[in-house]
Amino acid sequence: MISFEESMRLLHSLDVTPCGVEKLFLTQTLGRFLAQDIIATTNSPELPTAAMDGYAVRYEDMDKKRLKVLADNPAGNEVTMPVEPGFAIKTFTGSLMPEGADTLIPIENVNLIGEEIEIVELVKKGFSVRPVGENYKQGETLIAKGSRIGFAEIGVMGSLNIVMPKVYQKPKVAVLATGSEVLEIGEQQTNAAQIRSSNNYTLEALIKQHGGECVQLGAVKDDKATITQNMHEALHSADIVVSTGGVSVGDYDFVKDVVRNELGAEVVFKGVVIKPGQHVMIAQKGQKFIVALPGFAYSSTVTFMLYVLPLIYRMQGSEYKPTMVYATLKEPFVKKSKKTEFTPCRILIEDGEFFVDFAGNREGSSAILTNMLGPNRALAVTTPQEGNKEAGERILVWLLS
Ligand SMILES: Nc1nc2c(c(=O)[nH]1)N[C@H]1C(S)=C(S)[C@@H](COP(=O)(O)OP(=O)(O)OC[C@H]3O[C@@H](n4cnc5c(N)ncnc54)[C@H](O)[C@@H]3O)O[C@H]1N2
Ligand code: MOO
Repeated sequence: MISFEESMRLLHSLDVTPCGVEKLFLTQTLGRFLAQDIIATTNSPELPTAAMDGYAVRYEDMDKKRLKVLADNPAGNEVTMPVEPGFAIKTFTGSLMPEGADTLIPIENVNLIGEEIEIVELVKKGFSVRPVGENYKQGETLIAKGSRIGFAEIGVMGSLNIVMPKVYQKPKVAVLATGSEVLEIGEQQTNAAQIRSSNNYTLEALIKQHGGECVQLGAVKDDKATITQNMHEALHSADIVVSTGGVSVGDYDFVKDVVRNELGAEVVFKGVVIKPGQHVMIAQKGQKFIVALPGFAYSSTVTFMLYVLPLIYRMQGSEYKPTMVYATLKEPFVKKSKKTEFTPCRILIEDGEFFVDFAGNREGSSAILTNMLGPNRALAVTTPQEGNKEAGERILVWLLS
């Protein structure tokens, strides 16, 4: 078994080929990863622009107290008339500032008397004028290649008239649950030893949540030939093949042998000093990866996040960066092993500080997935050297939401 740090080092040293690139209509790119830098082709705004409704004036005319209003300058209007000394042009939020004017006096600061304004409250030079390039300057890289596209990225690309951004194609991740006791949803139960699968559904959800496309293979029995055939076919249709179950030491744990001996894959590592998930195995075949996760529901979920998410992100030209914070324990923490441990917990924010407790946690085996239900879920991460901790001590926490 290797240490957690060594497993991460090996994972990050893998040569991961990014997926191909495609162009999609702007709003279809939500959640995808950019395959191009987004560079401002113009200044924004391109010309000085009014930020309020009011009167465009020359600052040096402010002391004249009364100015004649020359014209109206609504937004969208290409203003041609300049503001001459002693005059004002009525100008609205979003209108270009007329030539000659450098300051905008808001409507609230003047009295309109016939065709003149009387300035009742002075403003500073340049007031309410958005300068050229206030938003961004021509040539600036606004969004880097590899960024995940969210609402702000969509809006900024819209403002740049980018109709079809280039994004990475979704990595295809095949999911296969193994276990003769495992039933898929909807499948008829025929004996009491059977259990419903959760793993392949949890993993499909995680794949989709992180930008991948799931090739759902369902559940298969602990049969070497069936597992071999499924994994073999999955290697043709997917970039990453993920299995659950069959990696520990039982007589029917065939997955590890299939990966090693039947698929002809090169094992990167098998076994890590972590809890849960110590039997996890990663192998590579050409540019494809096989990640064999333990069967327990909590183990397969945590190990998927640790070892598969980084591959999914790298295939989309990005990097998986878990959000880690230090939080203060509200209650004692009991270290269960001399491994790197991932303990489900709840994060609380009180007066701007992070706290953590284990409220509602069920105690038991790595089969318990319900400890990850609900909002504010997180994982406390402790090293093999760390022991029990008292309430009030700090602990490293991986935020999941
Ligand atoms: N003698 C030993 N026994 C076990 C060891 C060990 O080192 N020596 N390790 C334990 C640990 S730790 C883990 S983790 C598991 C991992 O075993 P496998 O990956 O071979 O998984 P299975 O035995 O196939 O299943 C484990 C457990 O999970 C349930 N399961 C399986 N598939 C699903 C699914 N799709 N959805 C929900 N639950 C699933 C299965 O019924 C088993 O209860 O081995 C320990 N044993
Ligand atoms: O290594 Mo297992 O996943 O702890 O229960």
